[in-house]
Amino acid sequence: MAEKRNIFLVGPMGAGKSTIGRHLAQMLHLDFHDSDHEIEQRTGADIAWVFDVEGEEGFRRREAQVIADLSEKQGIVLATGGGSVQSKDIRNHLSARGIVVYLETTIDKQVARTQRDKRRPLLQVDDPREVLENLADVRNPLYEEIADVIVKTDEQSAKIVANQIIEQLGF
Ligand SMILES: Nc1ncnc2c1ncn2[C@@H]1O[C@H](COP(=O)(O)OP(=O)(O)O)[C@@H](O)[C@H]1O
Ligand SMILES: O=C(O)C1=C[C@@H](OP(=O)(O)O)[C@@H](O)[C@H](O)C1
Ligand SMILES: [Mg+2]
Repeated sequence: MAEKRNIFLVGPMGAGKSTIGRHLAQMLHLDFHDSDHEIEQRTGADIAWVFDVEGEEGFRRREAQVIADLSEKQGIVLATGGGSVQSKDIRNHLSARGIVVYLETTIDKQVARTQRDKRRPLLQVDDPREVLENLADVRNPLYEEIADVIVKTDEQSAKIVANQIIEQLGF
């Protein structure tokens, strides 16, 4: 890449942002960041703890700060959290400071990929599918609004999807 542009991955829980982002960064020799991981580093606690102690509101404040800070960097791949696009400030930061890639998948895949993982507080409910469907109604238009490219992640492995992103971006 001539200019060191950032690549921001957005999309719902279980789309593969964290996993595909790591592969993508490795392939492009860019630094990889994950907003959830950065929140955990800064607080010294896990995401579930932040939700428990500070509520979703506290988590969202931290998420906005972390994304504002990380998006100032150059030449990074950033995996955002699935809810980050609900903030207009965050959408503006992402659009202004890099290429936004929307990783799209099916609700079935989201359920399958997240069901054994206790680290997503919003999904620790009796019917996570219903939560994912309701979130999709609100968030999918926002992912679409800021996406420069949209890549499906339900049919191929994370590495292949990372390669497809590179092709689509023309790198
Ligand atoms: N393309 C893919 N194919 C199969 N499994 C995947 C794919 N992308 C991610 N996964 C798996 O799905 C789970 C959730 O992925 P993750 O990267 O944490 O998603 P996100 O960060 O978007 O919530 C992980 O166990 C990961 O290994
Ligand atoms: O969709 C959401 O609101 C959330 C998504 C999670 O990240 P992933 O999208 O990486 O799972 C994490 O930020 C938190 O549990 C809230
Ligand atoms: Mg993630």
